[in-house]
Amino acid sequence: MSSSAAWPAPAKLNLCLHINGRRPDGYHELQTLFQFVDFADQLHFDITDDGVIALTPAIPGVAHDDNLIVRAARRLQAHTGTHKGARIHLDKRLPMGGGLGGGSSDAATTLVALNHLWNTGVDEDTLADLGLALGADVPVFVRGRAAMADGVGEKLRPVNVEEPWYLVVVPDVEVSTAEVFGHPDLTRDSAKITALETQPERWHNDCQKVVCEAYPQVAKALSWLVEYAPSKMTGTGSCVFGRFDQQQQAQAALEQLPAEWQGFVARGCNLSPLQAKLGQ
Ligand SMILES: C[C@](O)(CO)[C@H](O)COP(=O)(O)OP(=O)(O)OC[C@H]1O[C@@H](n2ccc(N)nc2=O)[C@H](O)[C@@H]1O
Ligand SMILES: Nc1ncnc2c1ncn2[C@@H]1O[C@H](COP(=O)(O)OP(=O)(O)OP(=O)(O)O)[C@@H](O)[C@H]1O
Repeated sequence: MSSSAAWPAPAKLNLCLHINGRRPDGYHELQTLFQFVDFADQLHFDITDDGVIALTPAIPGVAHDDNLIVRAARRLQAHTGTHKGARIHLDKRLPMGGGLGGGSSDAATTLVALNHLWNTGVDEDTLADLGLALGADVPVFVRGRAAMADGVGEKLRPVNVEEPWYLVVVPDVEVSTAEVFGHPDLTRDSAKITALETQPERWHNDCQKVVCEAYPQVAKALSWLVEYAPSKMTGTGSCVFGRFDQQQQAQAALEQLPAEWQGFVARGCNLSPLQAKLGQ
């Protein structure tokens, strides 16, 4: 594997997000099912001997040293003591703040790729732990297997679910995760369900109602999409996704997408494109 090859940082969808309660520290007990899609940011790494981490191009509004890619690379350097560095190029394709986990995925791909390219030999459990400090969703991207998450999202169990096609619609609005979880009208009483991954008819997103009420653009995108396919919001929004059996059905719906929204068609994957590349 050459160092300048592209490393994918795929999006995730939360196929369901059930809120089961609120802990005294304010965090929420939840059950959520993560699946990856084959639509991804692309990262390129050139390895150096100077220890410097340099990322281009900059993401507007995110300082270089705050970028999760740079933070992930430095975390791996600190953990391993390596003197190697990297010039990293990011081809950003995933919308930000849409519940697709792009920043978390970029961080995970950086950990996995640099561990490989630097030959630092850190095992997957440790990489997932290093990632957790960068964001709650980084471990699932490091492991790269569709998973049911429990607890406050930290307990992960790999699952296999159907791999349909999705049309993801990106409303022109960013939703604050903290605002959604703090909303007084958020329902927090979904029952814990064992083997939820085998019961797709019970999958729902408890955050969807409050987000649709607070952000009419999300409600509008969802009302448009449900005319084509069973649809839900991912995470705390703002993106919504419809489920299709055939790629061409999803593509045909995309062609009707009103100009005010962005959208893309992608395949659900139980093995992330990142893990698929590592296994090649
Ligand atoms: C729920 C998910 O959207 C599912 O993908 C993610 O796990 C959230 O991940 P994230 O955006 O990285 O969120 P974090 O930065 O960990 O948390 C943002 C805020 O969401 C709230 N939060 C998050 C997770 C959780 N189990 N309970 C919460 O109440 C907290 O107010 C927290 O301050
Ligand atoms: N490499 C990066 N890519 C995207 N965002 C980054 C990156 N590094 C830092 N950030 C910051 O992280 C924030 C969240 O970005 P991200 O794309 O992960 O949101 P999201 O898709 O809503 O994630 P989630 O599903 O966890 O809510 C951005 O608004 C940005 O300020």
